[in-house]
Amino acid sequence: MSEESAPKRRRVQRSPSPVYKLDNEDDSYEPYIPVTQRRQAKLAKLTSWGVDKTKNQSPEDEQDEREDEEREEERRREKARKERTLLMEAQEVHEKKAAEDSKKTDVEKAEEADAEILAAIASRKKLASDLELAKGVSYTDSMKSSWRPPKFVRERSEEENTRIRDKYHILVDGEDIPAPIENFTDMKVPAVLVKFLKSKRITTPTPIQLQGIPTAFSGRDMIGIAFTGSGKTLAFCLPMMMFALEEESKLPFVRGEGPVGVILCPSRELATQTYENVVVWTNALARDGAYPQLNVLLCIGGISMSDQSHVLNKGLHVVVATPGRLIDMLEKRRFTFDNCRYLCMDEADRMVDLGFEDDVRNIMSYFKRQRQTLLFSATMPRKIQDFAQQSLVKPILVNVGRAGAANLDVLQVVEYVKQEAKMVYLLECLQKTPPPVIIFSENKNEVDDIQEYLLLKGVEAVAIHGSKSQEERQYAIKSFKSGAKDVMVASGVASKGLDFNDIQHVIIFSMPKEIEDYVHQIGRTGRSGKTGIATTFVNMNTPEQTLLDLKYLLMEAGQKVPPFLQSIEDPRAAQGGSLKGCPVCGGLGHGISNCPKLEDTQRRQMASHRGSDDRGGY
Ligand SMILES: Nc1ncnc2c1ncn2[C@@H]1O[C@H](COP(=O)(O)OP(=O)(O)OP(=O)(O)O)[C@@H](O)[C@H]1O
Repeated sequence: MSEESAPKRRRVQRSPSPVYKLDNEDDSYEPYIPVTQRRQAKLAKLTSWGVDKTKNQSPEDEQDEREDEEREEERRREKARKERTLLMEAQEVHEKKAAEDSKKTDVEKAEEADAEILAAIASRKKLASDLELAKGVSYTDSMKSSWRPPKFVRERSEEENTRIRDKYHILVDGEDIPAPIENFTDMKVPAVLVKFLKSKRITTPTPIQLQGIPTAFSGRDMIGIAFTGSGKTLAFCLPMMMFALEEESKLPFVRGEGPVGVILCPSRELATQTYENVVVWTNALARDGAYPQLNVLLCIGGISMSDQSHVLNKGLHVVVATPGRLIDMLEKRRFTFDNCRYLCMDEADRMVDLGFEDDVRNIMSYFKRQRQTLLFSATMPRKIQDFAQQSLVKPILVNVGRAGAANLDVLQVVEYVKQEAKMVYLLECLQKTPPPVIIFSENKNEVDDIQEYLLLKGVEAVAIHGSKSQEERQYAIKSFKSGAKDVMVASGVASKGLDFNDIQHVIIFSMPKEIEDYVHQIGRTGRSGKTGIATTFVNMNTPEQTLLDLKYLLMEAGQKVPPFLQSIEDPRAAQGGSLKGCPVCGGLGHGISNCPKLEDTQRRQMASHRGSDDRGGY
């Protein structure tokens, strides 16, 4: 700082320091006055009397003075001794701390630094409505449910429950965890639905279903984490349908009433798919009049709501929505959440993640009373889990495998392909399996280029990305799902949650920066117990950190690690210690301090402030 710019310092008027008297102090105590001061005082006194001290000093005075000087000298020595001792003690403390610090591995030090960053970014408002936050409303008991497990399950010992969970690699956390149930009939799922599911080859519950469904049936808030294609959709839709049926049976809904439950999805495509599933299942329940017909509303941007006025004109049981359009409908009071008791967020890490967080809180503010909240995803980094835990009521965490781990039914192949060779090699790669095949690219222009190239080469390909119109996106999904088109080229949009029939091969043309996105993309194959292949192109444009995340993911899944990935060293590995996943994105190859997602998250947060109808529609 230059002298001119330096702020002028002001003299501070200090009040005199207080004088403290110790209890054991003698009243006759006279403060010590240094000899020089005393000598000067004496001299001043003498001079004021017109006496020259040096001339008229008596031998007694001289003796006094010598003694004073000796005492003064002794005091100085004592003071110096004390200072030396203090210095040595301080040095000892410092050396001790340095020794302790040196015992900590670099990994431990990095972990400490990570914890500090995590604490700084985790200080967010909990996930509740503004009214609840303002009034300090916080619920302590879970929602009530009339559902009871069968007697034999209620009487089962905790050891037996643990044995069942261990058998399916289910990890649970929370208070009073409901027992797992190994078949749909014992869960008291209506026989018509069990029969229908069987016709779709859904005969026994998957691990997330056998623990998740009884948990949700019991009214408990939960976080459900299980790998891609493991049947999470049924796990959170089934309880919602049962609660809606119960309400409808008690007192049929009339126009303006409902919904009982809402499912939030981060993309229109995923919401549409979930809606279609719920419609199929509710129709199966109502077949032959076994149960009342439930009314389901799809509430997403890009479609005309007047098309669904027939649903809105009746009582409404269930809403499947993206956040932007849902807020719009709630603001316009097309329906209310006055009686809504069930809120589920699919791909919840995206929903809760910055960017959608304010929308979610806004949606929460429309609830008039406590609701049961469920969060589901295949990837759920610790940051989101911690945040969610404090926002739910006595939540139960159901975890099948590590959050963010790849589906083991996917054979992962990673190939080094130079940028300029990718297109040509893509054609070769397409020969590996019969269709259908999905090709992912992170870049919209690249998606269009790939589709164009494939069309030129005579491959029946459709494309989907965020800049396509709603009709184009719907056409792409429909024609690919029906088998009319062999290949779908997609940006990240289509990766999360979309369930296409029997995808044989996923080709990742450009590796996403965030390993979570990779996990979701390869997860479009190898679903519901079938196997599939994922081929990923990497080259020198792929950031080393992403490659490291990929290397660890392959190792975790017991996949072949190609030599060029093997040769990438982890700077943290040399420091020893166990390597934990990044708490922000779940990547195994880096810590929070160099997480690519933190940066992206901030970008998304800014984008969300722009606000549009497409909020939540990606
Ligand atoms: N119990 C079951 N047995 C066999 N198949 C099932 C079962 N439950 C669901 N499925 C089927 O598995 C497929 C994948 O289910 P779903 O889409 O719910 O997976 P997911 O866990 O939500 O995956 P993602 O994380 O990718 O969204 C669907 O086609 C579904 O019909």
